[in-house]
Formats: sequence, C-alpha cells, structure tokens
Amino acid sequence: MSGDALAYNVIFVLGKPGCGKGTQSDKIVSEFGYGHMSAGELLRIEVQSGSPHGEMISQRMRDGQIVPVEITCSLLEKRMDTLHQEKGLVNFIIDGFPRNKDNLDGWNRQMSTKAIVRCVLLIDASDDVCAGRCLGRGSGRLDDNEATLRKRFQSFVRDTMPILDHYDQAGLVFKVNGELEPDRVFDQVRQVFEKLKK
Ligand SMILES: Nc1ncnc2c1ncn2[C@@H]1O[C@H](COP(=O)(O)OP(=O)(O)O)[C@@H](O)[C@H]1O
Ligand SMILES: O=c1ccn([C@@H]2O[C@H](COP(=O)(O)OP(=O)(O)O)[C@@H](O)[C@H]2O)c(=O)[nH]1
Repeated sequence: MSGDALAYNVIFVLGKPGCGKGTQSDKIVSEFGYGHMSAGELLRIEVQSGSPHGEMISQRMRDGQIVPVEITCSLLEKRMDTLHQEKGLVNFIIDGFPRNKDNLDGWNRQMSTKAIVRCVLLIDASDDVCAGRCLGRGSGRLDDNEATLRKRFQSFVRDTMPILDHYDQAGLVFKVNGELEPDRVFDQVRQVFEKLKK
C-alpha cells in the first residue's frame, strides 16, 4: 500500500471455536467481495512453511494458547497488502482476531494509521453446539480435541470477551445467532453488511 492513511476497512469476525466464523466469512466473500483472512489459518500456514517461530506457534495452538501479536498482526498485514496490490481490495474481514488484549494493543500499534475497524461481527452459539461442530468437522487439526477445546472455550471467555466489551462500548459489535442453519445465520449477517453500506 502507498502509505495513505486509513485506507483499509476491516471487519472482525469473532466467536467461539466452531461458531461458524469460516463458514460465514466464505459467504461474505461471495456476496460482498471482501478479502478474507483467518488469523488461525495464516498461523497454520506459517507453521507449515518452516518458519523459525513454527515450533512455538504450533505448541501454543496445540495447547489452546494465543500466539504473540507481533507474529499474527504481521501475517495479517502482509496478506492485506498482497490482496490490495494484486486485486485492489480495501475491504477485509478478519476472522478469529483480536483474541486478547495483547492482540488488540498490537493491532492498534501496528495498524491504526492503515486500517479502520468498521464493525465486529459476533457469531453467538453455545459451548455444546460449538464443541459438537469442532469435533465433527474432520479438520485433522491437532487442537480439535476435547481437552484443547475446553481451553479454547475458557480463553474465549477470559481473553476475548473483554475485547468484545471494548468494541461494544464503541457501538461496533453486531451479534447474530449462530445456532441456526448456515443460510439463516447469513440472513442476519447480510443485514449487518447492508447497514454498513449506508
Ligand atoms: N450454522 C451452522 N449450522 C451447522 N453447522 C455449521 C454452521 N456453521 C458452520 N457449521 C459447521 O461447523 C463446523 C465449524 O464451522 P467453522 O466455520 O469452521 O467455524 P469456526 O471458523 O468458527 O471455527 C464446520 O464443519 C461447519 O461446516
Ligand atoms: O489471532 C489468533 C488466531 C488464532 N490463534 C491460535 O489459533 C488457534 C485456532 O484459531 P482459529 O481461529 O483457527 O480456530 P477456532 O478456535 O476459531 O476454531 C487458537 O486456538 C489460537 O491458538 C492465535 O493465537 N491468534
């Protein structure tokens, strides 16, 4: 990007593991043409790429812990810049980030002159529903097991809920019911995006 201030519009998509962030993000891409980044997916790719941080990242993910923001935010920024340069995109959805205060502070340090957070989409669903989906999705992911899932749900409440409260105070959080079937969830998501266009 050429250094112009606040050129990227960002929507964060948050919710418990398995609430449907990836599923709804794909639909948002199809219907609204946003660039999509999954923070977790970028970290998994980083591990596979043989990065010097690979072992640390992998260990944290296997244990349901959050990776230091310098790593995650740099991956997000690089990906946004690539999509901007290659496709001219300026609107992005980022799923699974920011997950804790370290993430939020790091994002504000690194991205506040380059991106503006337009809204935070919260996909709401119970632990039981989300756990069932994660265990059933056949991802092959080392963290989709009952023991790690318990830690990931705890992390959502302990680490991510305060971030949602922070954005809620700024009036930026829109919550949808993630327990309905995917297209019905997307009906609610669509309304949020239509509102943003106005
Ligand atoms: N609304 C829904 N109803 C039923 N199953 C869903 C729904 N949304 C997603 N799924 C399924 O649940 C699993 C987890 O969804 P995913 O989008 O990967 O969640 P997340 O990205 O939040 O971890 C996937 O197998 C997906 O197909
Ligand atoms: O910004 C992020 C996003 C993900 N993760 C790690 O990646 C894992 C999987 O996250 P992802 O969003 O892919 O999956 P979800 O937990 O939503 O199913 C998390 O438990 C964290 O260990 C992280 O550290 N920082």
